[in-house]
Amino acid sequence: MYKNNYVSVIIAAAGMSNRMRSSVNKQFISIANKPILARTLEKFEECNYVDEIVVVAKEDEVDYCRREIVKRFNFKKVNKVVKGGKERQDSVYNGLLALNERANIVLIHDGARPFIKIENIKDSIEGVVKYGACVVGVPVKDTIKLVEKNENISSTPDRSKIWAAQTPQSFWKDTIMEAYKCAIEDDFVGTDDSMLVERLGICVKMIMGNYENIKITTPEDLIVGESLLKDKEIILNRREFIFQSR
Ligand SMILES: Nc1ccn([C@@H]2O[C@H](COP(=O)(O)OP(=O)(O)OP(=O)(O)O)[C@@H](O)[C@H]2O)c(=O)n1
Ligand SMILES: C[C@](O)(CO)[C@H](O)COP(=O)(O)O
Repeated sequence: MYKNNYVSVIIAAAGMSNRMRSSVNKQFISIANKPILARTLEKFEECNYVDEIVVVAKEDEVDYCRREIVKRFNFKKVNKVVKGGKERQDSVYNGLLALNERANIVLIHDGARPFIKIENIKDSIEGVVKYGACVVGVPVKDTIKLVEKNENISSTPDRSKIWAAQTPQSFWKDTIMEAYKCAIEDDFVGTDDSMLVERLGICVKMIMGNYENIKITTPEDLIVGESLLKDKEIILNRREFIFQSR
């Protein structure tokens, strides 16, 4: 509960994991001995502003998810596990339809982003109250090129204006419901939730996230994930050693 609001979180975990090239849904793969989806859920479970969590899983994985993730790890805030759809957008819409009727703030998060920090979740909830809608992201580090089909570079946008959008993406429930209904009516498919709100002319604020909040997408990301967890202590110790020897 945050300032008398009812905060619901939709965790989208119903993708195909094609780019992971694994026979198992990537969210059920373990990083440092814990399934990715359990790592994602524990962050929202631990955040005291969050009231409920709705997980969206593939139709044939709903039971497995209830048993092997929600029950096994004893997640108390997960009210429902519902089935997803063809696109991420279809899955999130199913999640929206399953929310508690008291929900008025909605956070949408990828099940495949287990390194979200609780402070970013809190910032997102506070961001809805302050701005109405917000997305966690980070300024890009590389120079970005727009490239045509023939691989010619057509332009180099001003990097200082480019951020990589992550999740959570957070909204008043009425706003995101309207945005989803309009997108369905117009047959519009976006690659994130914010796009559906932006196209209605509603301002969405970008809020600073962290570079660790990667989306586990390809096999290399599992190695990065393992090292993010395992090497944290080593890196901290090394930093201390460098400072001490100065
Ligand atoms: N129909 C879909 C597609 C995606 N997702 C979820 O949305 C998040 C972001 O999608 P992505 O990482 O692209 O996952 P996949 O769609 O599974 O990946 P791929 O494109 O490689 O198949 C993931 O947590 C994924 O499970 C979903 O719930 N329903
Ligand atoms: C929502 C998202 O994670 C923001 O970066 C991303 O757009 C999901 O896209 P994908 O096409 O499912 O990888």
